[in-house]
Amino acid sequence: MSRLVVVSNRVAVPDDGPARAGGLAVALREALQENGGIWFGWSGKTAVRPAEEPAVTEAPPVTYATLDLSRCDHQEYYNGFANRTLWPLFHYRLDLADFNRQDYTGYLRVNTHFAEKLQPLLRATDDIWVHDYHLIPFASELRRLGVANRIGFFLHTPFPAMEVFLALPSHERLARSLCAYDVVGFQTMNDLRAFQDYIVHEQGGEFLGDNMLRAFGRTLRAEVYPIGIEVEAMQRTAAHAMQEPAVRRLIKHMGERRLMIGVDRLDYSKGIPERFRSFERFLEKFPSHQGSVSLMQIAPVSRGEVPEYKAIRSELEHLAGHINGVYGELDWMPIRYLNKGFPRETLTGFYRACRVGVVTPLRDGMNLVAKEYVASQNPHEPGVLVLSRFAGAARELDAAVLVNPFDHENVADALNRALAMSLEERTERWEAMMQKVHDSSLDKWRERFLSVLRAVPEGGYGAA
Ligand SMILES: O=P(O)(O)OC[C@H]1O[C@H](O[C@H]2O[C@H](CO)[C@@H](O)[C@H](O)[C@H]2O)[C@H](O)[C@@H](O)[C@@H]1O
Ligand SMILES: O=c1ccn([C@@H]2O[C@H](COP(=O)(O)OP(=O)(O)O)[C@@H](O)[C@H]2O)c(=O)[nH]1
Repeated sequence: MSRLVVVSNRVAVPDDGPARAGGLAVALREALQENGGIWFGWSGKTAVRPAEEPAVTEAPPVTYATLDLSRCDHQEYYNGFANRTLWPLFHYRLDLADFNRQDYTGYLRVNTHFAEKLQPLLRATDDIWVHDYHLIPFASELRRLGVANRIGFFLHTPFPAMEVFLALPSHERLARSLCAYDVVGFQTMNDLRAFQDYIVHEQGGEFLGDNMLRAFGRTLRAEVYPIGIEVEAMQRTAAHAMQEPAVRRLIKHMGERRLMIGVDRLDYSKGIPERFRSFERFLEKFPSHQGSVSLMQIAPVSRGEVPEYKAIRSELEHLAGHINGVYGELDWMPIRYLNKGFPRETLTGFYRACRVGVVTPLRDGMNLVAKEYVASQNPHEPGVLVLSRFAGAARELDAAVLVNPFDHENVADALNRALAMSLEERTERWEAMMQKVHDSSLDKWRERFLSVLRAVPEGGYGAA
């Protein structure tokens, strides 16, 4: 079978240690190990004068090849166009999107540079799998260099409704770039429909049926591949994680009290301020829970150089301080807000120890935390997942208590309902969700995508 080449902004180089070896990294590494291959992308580092050639780590049969970014490239490509233009736009935050032409130029420059550095490493028979919004123009850059290989793309974020995408000054160029791939994968039907809508109604493309599209002189397959987690591994870890020192400390501290848990990168798309306000409303509306229920929010800092991320950090510090000041007692704090990350092994224990998982993003591509919370539960005493209808995960986990995160009253009621839920109902919902989590495990996601990519005829689906 042909070799696989994975291209992503972040690369999980083995030497970087276990902290990075998350589910996605493990799944991609396994795919690379099957037939050998290359994992190519940013090193995660900036340098004053970055080396011209990629740094290569050999871990046979996998080669890791990474490039440093200059400060300017990092600013314009990663902090700028990827995370101040595309990220807010794709998460329906037009109010936060910054349409800076210089950042856009930097984004294209890095994509061109990366493509030029990968091209000499490629063989004619390699299958190439590119990931996420940082690298949308990557295939068109490779095509420009004469690369005719099969190239697939998976978008981990939502794809926005046509009217929102149209606000992007470079929408046409990016859409054209997406059509340079042979297979484009989305998390949900919603995302796929939005893309098809744009291609057909704005670009005069043609829907050929069977998920095939023709646009910009090319034919491609665009489909839904919901990403998942390593279910069995997570279940095993969760059962043992209750003995982890951090988890034991938490359980000891809780005593008879009950905990709700939120775990998110510190990102405005995750709806954490709205969650805190909903929790405040819950305490106000159901005062019997005061003194006996707390919300533990784990929120490691993310993209900390981007101004909007700095702003949300101070907003949350203020809110948590306010709620704890108003409702807190000498021996009870309503919100435990931790600005640090934990290894996934510890998180599984936290998930299992917490009666309610609160996953309320305003918009999210998938949200793996929702699936991890479900998989970590004790089958004999499962907790309840309160899930935003705007997370991709809600499409599959419709047995969760679904909420509108903008509606504090709705979320407050849902939290109360989750605490009062009978064991019978909790078990019924949990079993239904576990079935879905199994159906879209990380292995299945990867195998589905790669089998479709590998079935693309040599030379692609043909020109229009
Ligand atoms: O690389 P960072 O800037 O530190 O950000 C971390 C990742 O965040 C985003 O994750 C998305 O992918 C998840 C898995 O498919 C999905 O569940 C979630 O809804 C998405 O937000 C981003 O898309 C990744 O590229 C980042 O590496
Ligand atoms: O302290 C933390 C917080 C989060 N995560 C992991 O980070 C991932 C977050 O993925 P998700 O899809 O929920 O959101 P993203 O951050 O990718 O937007 C999940 O696998 C979490 O277990 C972690 O390992 N430690």
